[in-house]
Amino acid sequence: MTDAVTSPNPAPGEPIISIRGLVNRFGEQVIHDQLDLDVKRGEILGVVGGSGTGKSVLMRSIIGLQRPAAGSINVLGEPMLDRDPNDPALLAVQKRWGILFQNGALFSTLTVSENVQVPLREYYPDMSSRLREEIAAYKILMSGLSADAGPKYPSELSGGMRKRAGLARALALDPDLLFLDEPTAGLDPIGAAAFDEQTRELQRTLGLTLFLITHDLDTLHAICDRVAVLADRRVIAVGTIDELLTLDHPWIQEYFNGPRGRVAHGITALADAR
Ligand SMILES: Nc1ncnc2c1ncn2[C@@H]1O[C@H](COP(=O)(O)OP(=O)(O)OP(=O)(O)O)[C@@H](O)[C@H]1O
Repeated sequence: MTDAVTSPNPAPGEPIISIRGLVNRFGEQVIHDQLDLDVKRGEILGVVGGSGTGKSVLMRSIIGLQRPAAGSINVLGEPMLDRDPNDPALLAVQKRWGILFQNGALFSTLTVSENVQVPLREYYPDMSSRLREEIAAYKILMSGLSADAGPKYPSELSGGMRKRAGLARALALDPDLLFLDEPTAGLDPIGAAAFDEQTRELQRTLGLTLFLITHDLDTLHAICDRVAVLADRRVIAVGTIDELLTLDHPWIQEYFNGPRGRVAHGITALADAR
């Protein structure tokens, strides 16, 4: 696919997402206060934090669905805030990301294939229907669904299949950057592990950068290169799980060193030893 507008690229070594001094509030409620975060190119960054700490609001701020009160957000070297929504440079960045929302956010009246074709129709209105269908079929297979999922409607799919259909749509435009909001929530442990594996495989083969919100300790251990912890209205720490474990913040200790955290850590250590 050729871009009408030259796709921006951050300078080598520059983060793919860079957030500084972010402030978000709803009325009197301050969600983020002077939040800073960098996401490095090619990494899977897990984003964790207690319920209501503003993980989804952070993701929505980056992708332009939430207007922050202050701060700056750069994606792929391009400032994202206070821009004309039709600015071609902004659209060029948006074309390079894919998003999997928590509930899949599929259009219920469209088939899986038609759902995957939505971004193609939007960004490539002149593309032939045949090419659109071929690309959708390819993305459906890449997401781990079988070809016969294409003509099905979301209501005919299991929860895990709906997530994969959402993933196929997120991959439609060959993104560099994927946003995943709690991709394994609601999946059984086997389905969640399979989804993690698929995510890792896609990240490796396509060289993607992932911003991944999760509560799932197994996902963090299995596939995340670094983890950013949201608490006290900021990102209080970013690092590998081993690095985070050296910090004595009470939430970090309770989360990673609590009974469930220790089990997840033990399983990873066992798998590494094999
Ligand atoms: N549109 C909105 N209007 C008012 N308050 C909002 C809005 N969106 C989010 N909030 C509030 O912002 C806070 C952070 O919400 P957010 O959904 O980002 O939390 P989260 O960390 O993703 O939580 P969870 O882990 O439970 O999904 C919550 O208190 C929520 O009620």
